[in-house]
Amino acid sequence: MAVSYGPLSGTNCAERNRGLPGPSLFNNNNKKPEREPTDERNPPSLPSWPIIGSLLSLRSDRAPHVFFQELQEKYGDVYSLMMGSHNVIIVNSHHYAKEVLLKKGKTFAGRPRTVNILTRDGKDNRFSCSRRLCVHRTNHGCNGSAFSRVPVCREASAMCDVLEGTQSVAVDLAPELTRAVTNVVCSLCFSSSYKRGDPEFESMLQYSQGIVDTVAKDSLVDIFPWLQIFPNEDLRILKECVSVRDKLLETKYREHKVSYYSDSVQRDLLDALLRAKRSSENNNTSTQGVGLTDDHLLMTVGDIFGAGVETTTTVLKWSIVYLVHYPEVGTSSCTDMEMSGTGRHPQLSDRGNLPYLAATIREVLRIRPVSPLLIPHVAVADTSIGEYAVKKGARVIVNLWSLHHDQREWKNPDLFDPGESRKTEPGCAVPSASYLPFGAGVRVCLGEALAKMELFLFLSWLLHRFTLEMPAGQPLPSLDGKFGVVLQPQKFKVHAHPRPGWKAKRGGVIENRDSF
Ligand code: HEM
Repeated sequence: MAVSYGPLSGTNCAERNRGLPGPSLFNNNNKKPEREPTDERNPPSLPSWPIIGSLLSLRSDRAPHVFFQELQEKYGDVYSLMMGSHNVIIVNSHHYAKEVLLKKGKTFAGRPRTVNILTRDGKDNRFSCSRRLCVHRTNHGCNGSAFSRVPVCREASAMCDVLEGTQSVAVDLAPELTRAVTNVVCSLCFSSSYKRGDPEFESMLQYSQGIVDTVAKDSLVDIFPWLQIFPNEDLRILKECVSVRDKLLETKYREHKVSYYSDSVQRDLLDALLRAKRSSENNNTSTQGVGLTDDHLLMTVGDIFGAGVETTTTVLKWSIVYLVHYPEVGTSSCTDMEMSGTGRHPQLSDRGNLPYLAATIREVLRIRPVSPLLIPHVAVADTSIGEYAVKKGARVIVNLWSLHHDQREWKNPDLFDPGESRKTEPGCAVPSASYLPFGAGVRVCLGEALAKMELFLFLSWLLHRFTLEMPAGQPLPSLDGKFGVVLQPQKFKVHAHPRPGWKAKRGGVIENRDSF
């Protein structure tokens, strides 16, 4: 079940249907001077009708982020539409995006129902923003610490060993990448990593895939909430997957609670959360906000799991797609590695010595943002975006695709170019302000540091050990993404040829493993 998008049409009757005040130039008593025409008027709006909202104007065979970018030409950087009964505001430029995410981040920190269906009882059971950030970032977090580096290197090594065993037969790398990334998250959350074929691990992989496959399709229920009362196969599968996840999380949680005995030993994220819960109970800080319940803790781990696997795996897949399209990019990264003298495997400390690989990762995150519409935000109070009024409850979609392909901000935005044209100015971390692959502000990705570390280590290990090539006679993988929860590349197979000289160095590398 999917929403279809179609040709542009007609003029605006949405404001009338929404019952929003029109752009009246006068105040109530007519005594005060006219308001400025730019003073908080409603954003330009697509036509809409009762019940179906703007659906008729949204039929298109293009993916929503591409279609929303096309609408920008007609309606401007900020416009609104109706999805069923919901007022949705689409933001297409970094100027307005930063107002939503940074300047008014707290006001736009709400999330819609579909995001919340992934919680145990469909309510937003998680911490308030500040509380969650506090727990994640200060106590343990998904940061790029030595703690996280160890499982990443271990998984990169195991993945490369599996690829070496393929004997240059073309393989779909997706399952191995997913396994590797899932194991990193499992290690961080539960201190467990799994062997291939472990039934618990397989069910964990399955439920993650099930959630990714169905959440995208479930979007229609989000638009028309009354559809929930009808039998809905996708919703059934989604609920089943969520319940498998809940059982796994509960088991892990029980095990940790039993074995958790000391505040001084912190093995993983669950330990850190348990410690935060205990300390909030001891200090009775629950009176200052929402207390930490078992559900909060479980859902926080669920969030990390749900958000941390598919995203990172997808960026790795896109990186490989672009590496086989542009083999010279892989060669330049390898030349950097050779120049920096890494006879051993790359380590995190090599990041500064491999600027071309870092630029390649940045460019992949720009050209194919994994979350091209971010996650929808909801205004928790009446507010504004630029000169436009925004009512409490409005959903705000930041079209990252528009930001990352904005002709005003990027030279040849549709061209993959990790080289000169994307070079950063001295003192600048990114080549343009119109670049937010991890979002920004209170709802910024909690795993940004971990994700960047994983991308660097997995890719540098792969490129260090293998040359990636398409099987002879096969077309290059498509650069068109499949839009869903994340923007996925289509399936493809590659040959992973061991690089000449790798085997000769192997003995030294095995010795080095302990130093991860
Ligand atoms: C390359 C990989 C990743 C990318 C590109 C990415 C990107 C994003 C984006 C764009 C958002 C939404 C921001 C918004 O709605 O304003 C997000 C949210 C989130 N990400 Fe990531 N992410 C990645 C990896 C991870 C990892 C590894 C974790 C954790 C282990 C993680 C945890 C989260 C969480 C918990 C949220 C929700 C934040 C909130 O709602 O407050 N992400 N991510």
